[in-house]
Amino acid sequence: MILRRTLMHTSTLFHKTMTSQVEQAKDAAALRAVREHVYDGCRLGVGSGSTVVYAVKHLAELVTTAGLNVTCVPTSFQARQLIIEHGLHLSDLSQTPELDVVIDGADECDPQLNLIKGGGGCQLQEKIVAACGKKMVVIADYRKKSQELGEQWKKGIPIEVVPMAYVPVMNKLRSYGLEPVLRMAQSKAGPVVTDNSNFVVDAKFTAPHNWELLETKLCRTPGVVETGLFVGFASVAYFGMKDGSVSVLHKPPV
Ligand SMILES: O=C(CO)[C@H](O)[C@H](O)COP(=O)(O)O
Repeated sequence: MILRRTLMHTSTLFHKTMTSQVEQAKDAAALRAVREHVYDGCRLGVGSGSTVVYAVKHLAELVTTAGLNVTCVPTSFQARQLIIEHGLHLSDLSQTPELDVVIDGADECDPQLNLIKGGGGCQLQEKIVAACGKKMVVIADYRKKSQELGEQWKKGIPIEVVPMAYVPVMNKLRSYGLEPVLRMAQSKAGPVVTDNSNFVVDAKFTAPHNWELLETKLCRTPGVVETGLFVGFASVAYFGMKDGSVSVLHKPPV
């Protein structure tokens, strides 16, 4: 009994330490990116996910302390709420169609800065906003940094699909050698429904691909609205590391 309790205590402690290490890493990456890329007059795309929460917190502090004028365009309902909650200047792409910087998280990032995004199901708006930015800055913790996509993120490529087309799209994905899984909701019966009322299919892959070709093929599949493969979008990535440092990766010259 005592041994069991001790083991449980040790495992809880280990879990807590790991969690705080990951959260500190997200915070460090977000802080560095905000400090280095946000400036007075900046039109900023605000990404989605848990790392972006830290970025918005640091952004709000910077805006207040340095008196900066920053216009924020959200990539999701979550991002919009964060901008409002922090009293930041909210805009949208119809009023602010050109952005200077977009700061967003990623589920995985390779050395060429190819990304898998959409773990939070926001890939469509995230890609639209990223495409409006002069520069996309990625913020992530050390678990997201990899040599090859698929090495760290095992859930596959999030693909946003028109609901009535999900079965034929999944069949097509199988014919491309992918293993599609319809993403199911956690606190609702049935599938996840995105901010744009679509479904998300996570397409698992076993071997590395030519990401650009795969992305083109996926986007040409009728019923596919957008994918979480971001090829050629990111300019720089900040990874918070286990030791508290931040590792910075720039897009290699082509
Ligand atoms: O693409 C995303 C949401 O669609 C997120 O940016 C991605 O999932 C990373 O999230 P987190 O910062 O919570 O790890």
